[in-house]
Amino acid sequence: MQTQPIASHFINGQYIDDIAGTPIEVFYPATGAVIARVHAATPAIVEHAIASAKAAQAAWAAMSGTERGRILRRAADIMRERNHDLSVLETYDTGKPYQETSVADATSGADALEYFGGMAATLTGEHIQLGEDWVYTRREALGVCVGIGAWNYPTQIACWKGAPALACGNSVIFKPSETTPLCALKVAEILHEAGLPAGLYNVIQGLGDVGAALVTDSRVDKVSLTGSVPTGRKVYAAAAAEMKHVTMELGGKSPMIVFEDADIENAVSGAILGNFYSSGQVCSNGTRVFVHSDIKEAFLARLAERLDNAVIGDPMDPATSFGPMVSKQQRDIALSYIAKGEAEGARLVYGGKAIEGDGFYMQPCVFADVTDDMTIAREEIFGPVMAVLDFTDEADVLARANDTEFGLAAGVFTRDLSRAHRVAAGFQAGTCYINTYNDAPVEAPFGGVKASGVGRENSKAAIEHYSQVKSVYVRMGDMEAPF
Ligand SMILES: NC(=O)c1ccc[n+]([C@@H]2O[C@H](COP(=O)([O-])OP(=O)(O)OC[C@H]3O[C@@H](n4cnc5c(N)ncnc54)[C@H](O)[C@@H]3O)[C@@H](O)[C@H]2O)c1
Repeated sequence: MQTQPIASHFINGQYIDDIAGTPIEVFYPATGAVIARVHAATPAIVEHAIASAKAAQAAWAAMSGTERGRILRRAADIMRERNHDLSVLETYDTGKPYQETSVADATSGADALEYFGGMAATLTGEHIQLGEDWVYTRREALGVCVGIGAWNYPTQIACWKGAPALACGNSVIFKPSETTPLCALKVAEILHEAGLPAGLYNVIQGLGDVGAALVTDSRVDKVSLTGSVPTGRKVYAAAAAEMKHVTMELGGKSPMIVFEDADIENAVSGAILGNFYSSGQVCSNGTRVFVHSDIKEAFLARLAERLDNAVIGDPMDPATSFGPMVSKQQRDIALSYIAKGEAEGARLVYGGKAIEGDGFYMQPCVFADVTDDMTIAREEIFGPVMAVLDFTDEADVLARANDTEFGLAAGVFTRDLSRAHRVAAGFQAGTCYINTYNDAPVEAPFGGVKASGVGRENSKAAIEHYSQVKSVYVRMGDMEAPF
């Protein structure tokens, strides 16, 4: 597999580089080896991307939705045909096991391209009759949209932002995370192969300063960030200074409540999926697992048995179900939280050690007897560290579940249907689950409340965040004036 891209950036339909940019090394997390080198965008590259996106947008918006949608759907087909190669590249970029990337990354990106491609032709305004006068509305593009990505789902994030933006007639500049710069370039390549005119989907590399240069440019109309809450605060503030539209997909510390009547096997599956998929590097993970005291020991025992079945190893081996962390730095952060958990008195019941050797591997980790005030119950770790907390009372556990600055996701496991819906209604979270966890189909809105975000990705809701409505008042008779 060729992991070194043709060039660092993709602008105006072409690969391009500027070797004056700061070098960025790309590490394969499973070995620590350098597998590619790119350059951060220089001011000239940033200017080229913005000017290209600005120049191309009006003609794209003037095309019919059917024409725009056809290109997106063709891109979805190409992505599916190349799923194997794209998944291998995603595994090199992130370290996530091929077992995951082959079903959750390019496939999810293709779903977004197909869904919003299909929707493009349906985007219309409305007619409002007012006596003999009337108003019609036009759903219009915003203009140039900037997408800024996190490193955990590089292909998916590039598509979840690009597909609705393009469907609505916008142009896009996407800046991937500096940790995983490879996959978004492939998304750009495929879109252009599918017939996307030059300049409409551009990818430029760089760190926060490149993202900031995009956000503050007056020609940019919208910013969609997937990243941490501290970055979100900075980007939101910079965008607000010029009244730009924003979507903020930020971090979380989501609760999962397991009642005493829950199917323990399903609840354990939910806890595993919601804590250890992608080695715990998932924003919506349910890392505070509240388990009813009556079933706590049974839950912990079954969890440990199931964790023993995790296959930790070479991410390219289809049998591997738990890969390395994305970087040494991210592993060090997770390990430092584990040390804090032990120091603050939580009971380490499973794993939690770095795995010696090449790559950035660590064991999945479970803490029991965690209390609400402990650091591991309050801060986002973004690693494979599950905190199990006890409870006995529904109202009390709901209040504790909501006692956080975050509000991305929340889950409840119970056989009592009334309780399930009552608890889901009570959660302060944008994306909730009943007897399941972390599903993210393109048809459903995804996003957070409170500090976890603004706006929604996926579904019809995303259209509201990539378009604006213009009202046109039409008077049929004479106009009156007071003088
Ligand atoms: N809600 C979601 O959909 C979602 C999905 C995935 C990850 N996340 C969150 O992302 C975080 C992990 O990703 P990360 O470590 O890459 O996040 P991060 O906040 O460090 O970086 C995110 C992106 O923002 C860029 N950036 C940094 N400073 C910037 C600035 N001042 N202006 C513009 N851009 C800037 C980075 O270069 C990167 O591309 C976690 O908090 C996780 O929960 C959220």
